[in-house]
Amino acid sequence: MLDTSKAATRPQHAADDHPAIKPARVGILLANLGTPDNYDYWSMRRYLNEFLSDRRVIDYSPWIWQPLLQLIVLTKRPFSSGAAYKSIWNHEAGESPLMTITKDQTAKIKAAMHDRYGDQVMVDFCMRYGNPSTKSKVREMRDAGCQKILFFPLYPHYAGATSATANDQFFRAMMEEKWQPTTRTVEPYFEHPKYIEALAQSIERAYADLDTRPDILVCSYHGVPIRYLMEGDPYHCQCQKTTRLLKERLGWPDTDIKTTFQSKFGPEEWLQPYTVEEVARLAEAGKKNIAVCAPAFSADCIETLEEINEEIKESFEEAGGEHFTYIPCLNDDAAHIEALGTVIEENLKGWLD
Ligand SMILES: C=CC1=C(C)c2cc3[nH]c(cc4nc(cc5[nH]c(cc1n2)c(C)c5CCC(=O)O)C(CCC(=O)O)=C4C)c(C)c3C=C
Ligand SMILES: [Fe+2]
Ligand SMILES: [Fe+2]
Repeated sequence: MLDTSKAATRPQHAADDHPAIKPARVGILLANLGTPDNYDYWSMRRYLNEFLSDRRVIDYSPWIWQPLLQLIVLTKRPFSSGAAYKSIWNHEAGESPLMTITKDQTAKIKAAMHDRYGDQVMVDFCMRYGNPSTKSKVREMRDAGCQKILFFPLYPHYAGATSATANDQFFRAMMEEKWQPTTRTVEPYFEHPKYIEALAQSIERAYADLDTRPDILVCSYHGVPIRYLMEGDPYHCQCQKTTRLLKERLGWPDTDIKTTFQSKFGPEEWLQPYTVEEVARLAEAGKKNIAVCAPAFSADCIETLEEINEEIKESFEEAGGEHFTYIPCLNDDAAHIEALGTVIEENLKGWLD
């Protein structure tokens, strides 16, 4: 029987004891690796400690790895890496180039998404290690009324050490939310036609500015241990495919382009050929004019600006190389922002159309 008594019609909560419910929005959370707050010993140590304690990155047993990390790696590497960061630091902004570029990318993607979807979306970025943390940005989005979050690790290629650990951190943040938003993570975009197009255009632009055409273009990807590939990580295959698609788009023969891997860390064998050795072999084989690009990095960082453009360049020149051209990452290039915007739109289907 219908209960028409006063108690039954009274609202369950008076307005002042109920939390405000904001209009529902969709959050688009971009994520990159993270970077030290500064290049002094303690900032470097804090950053490297968090990064290199991640078992997605270094998968050894912590019983073996932590003593080595704390007592050996973290007593030396903060000095050498700190000096490398100092050489590329954005002193004006007081931050590393990865931070500046990620901010620029976010601002442009935000403008594009607001043009397309208006106030229904909120766009921001977070880092896997250091600041701004993934947890703090998930909380901000939640507080702003985001009932859905699209999480976008800014790596074209999937690797356990990058995309997966970024996603892990996102889900850890979700574990703390009382009202957990609905979520999606963006899949790798290493073969997306717009990403390949943006890469191709950046190479054509760089080649057009050179007096002499380079003998070969080296596509240098960040490496991972070979063991990770053998254990099922698809990163290697995705990198090879990007180079192939780029070559096809450019209409070049196999001899004009090659894939290499850089940034080896620790004693294990990593994906090969190693860029630092390959550029020396190329110089010795008579290829005196080379260009190097870094398609695995969505933004220039220590591994491109210092490692490629200083260390790897030096290796090439010491072996007799004459002209070394580093082609910058896609950063906040219009074609890159357009590619990332398209990937986002494709992943928002059914949420916002
Ligand atoms: C682009 C994809 C990346 C993969 C794959 C990757 C794997 C990986 N990295 C290390 C160790 C280090 N990487 C460092 C810096 C660094 N790595 C990436 C990207 C990938 N790493 C970026 C974008 C950056 C730059 C960050 C910046 O602030 O500019 C560093 C720190 C610098 C240094 O001390 O050399 C380390 C260490 C491992 C071990 C690994 C795979 C297992
Ligand atoms: Fe790395
Ligand atoms: Fe492969």
